[in-house]
Amino acid sequence: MAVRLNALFSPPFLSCLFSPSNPAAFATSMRPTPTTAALIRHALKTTVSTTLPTASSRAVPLVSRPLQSRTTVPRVQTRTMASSCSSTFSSRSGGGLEKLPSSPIRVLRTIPSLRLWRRPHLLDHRSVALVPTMGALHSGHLSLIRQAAKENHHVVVSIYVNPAQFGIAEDLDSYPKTWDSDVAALVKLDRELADDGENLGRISAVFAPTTQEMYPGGFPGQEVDSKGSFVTITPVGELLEGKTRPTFFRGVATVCMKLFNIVQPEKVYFGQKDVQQTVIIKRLVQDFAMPIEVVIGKTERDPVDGLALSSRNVYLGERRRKRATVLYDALKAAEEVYLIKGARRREVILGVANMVVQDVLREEEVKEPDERVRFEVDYLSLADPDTMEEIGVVDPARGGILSGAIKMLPVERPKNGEDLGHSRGPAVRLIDNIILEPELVKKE
Ligand SMILES: Nc1ncnc2c1ncn2[C@@H]1O[C@H](COP(=O)(O)OP(=O)(O)OP(=O)(O)O)[C@@H](O)[C@H]1O
Ligand SMILES: CC(C)(CO)[C@@H](O)C(=O)[O-]
Ligand code: BAL
Repeated sequence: MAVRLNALFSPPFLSCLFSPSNPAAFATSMRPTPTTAALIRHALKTTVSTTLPTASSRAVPLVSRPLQSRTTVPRVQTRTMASSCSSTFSSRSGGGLEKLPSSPIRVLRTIPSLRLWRRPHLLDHRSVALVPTMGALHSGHLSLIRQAAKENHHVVVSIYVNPAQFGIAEDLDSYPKTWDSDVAALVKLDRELADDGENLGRISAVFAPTTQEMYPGGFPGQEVDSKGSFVTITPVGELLEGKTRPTFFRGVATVCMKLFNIVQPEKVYFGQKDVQQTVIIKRLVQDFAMPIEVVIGKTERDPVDGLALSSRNVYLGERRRKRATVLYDALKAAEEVYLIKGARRREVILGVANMVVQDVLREEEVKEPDERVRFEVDYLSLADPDTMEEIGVVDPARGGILSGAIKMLPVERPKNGEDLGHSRGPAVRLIDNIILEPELVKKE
């Protein structure tokens, strides 16, 4: 595995930012002892230089994209920690006590305000969890927050649509932004959490930064060859989702590294729905020695037909929504041959999934354009749970990950007044997965 980190923070500064696994030791280290004072003075003087990353080794996306559109001028920034920290404790800190309406939940929009909020919890040994989201909250997000509140004193929910993880031809501009209903959902959930004695904590803060705040050196751009400070986790980030979305995991790993550095959570919560993302985040935390536990929450599904909840489902509209379960149906059929028929070979397991998909494609093909649903299969995969590399046979001791992605194409000929979905129903990429659990190793 090759991991490329173009300088984010200098080591001395990192060591003062990350809480170690022993919070008491870290709390002590955060008191203004001569050692920490010296460290901070050193950090403020340290120059962070942003280097030119080499172009991605995989520059040929499967789907051709208009590379010339929205081209940003590559920038190389050199900043000193002193300059970024000097604004840290200025009026930009957003010291006001903005709260979500009728609730104790703080709204923090800047890094300094988050740090000011965070510090006493560190000193008081209160655990802080982070649930990163891009907003447009649904029950999948809420279940992660519930889980986080059970296990931690404070939950921070970040809401930030990170442009760096969207390809230039992807849906950044139309991505659903639903601040008011997100706020209502969080306030309602927080009241539930308060009434339920089972929880250690509640939602304490929403972190909702701007792009200027998250990319203080200037947003590096969304192109494959954008220059800037990026975290890349390869080869896993180049497989599957990374093949079709070559800048996706670079954007995710980079923004998560930033969020983790800003919030300094003890635990972070991610959904199983984005299984490759969970593998990337675990690698990020392990490879950069971050003292963070990664918790994976199960995929929440529509209770009726099992479609995985996803913010992008709002693009589907009624006609495509009915067919959107094809991927889950295919994966479930494949899981069944693994569990019930004991199949272990790739051709058998994925063969079944492929048959389900082909049947649906045939059914749709014969319909009229004002009735039918068109979709393309991006991939169906059977992969190793740690590396996401394709496997030929499932090792029962390790299990595997069945996953897939389909692209629901726009409705060909809409009926009069047909509900086409958010933004008039552009192409929507849906992903899903099922874990093939390892068999329990029999004891003698
Ligand atoms: N159905 C779900 N069940 C559990 N967790 C989920 C579900 N959907 C998303 N999550 C998790 O919520 C977190 C935030 O995801 P995000 O805000 O991108 O929502 P999303 O529904 O995955 O959006 P998108 O449609 O853009 O993929 C991620 O960790 C993601 O895996
Ligand atoms: C983790 C994440 C919030 C980073 O922007 C995003 O990829 C998501 O919502 O899954
Ligand atoms: N849930 C993953 C975020 C994305 O697709 O951009």
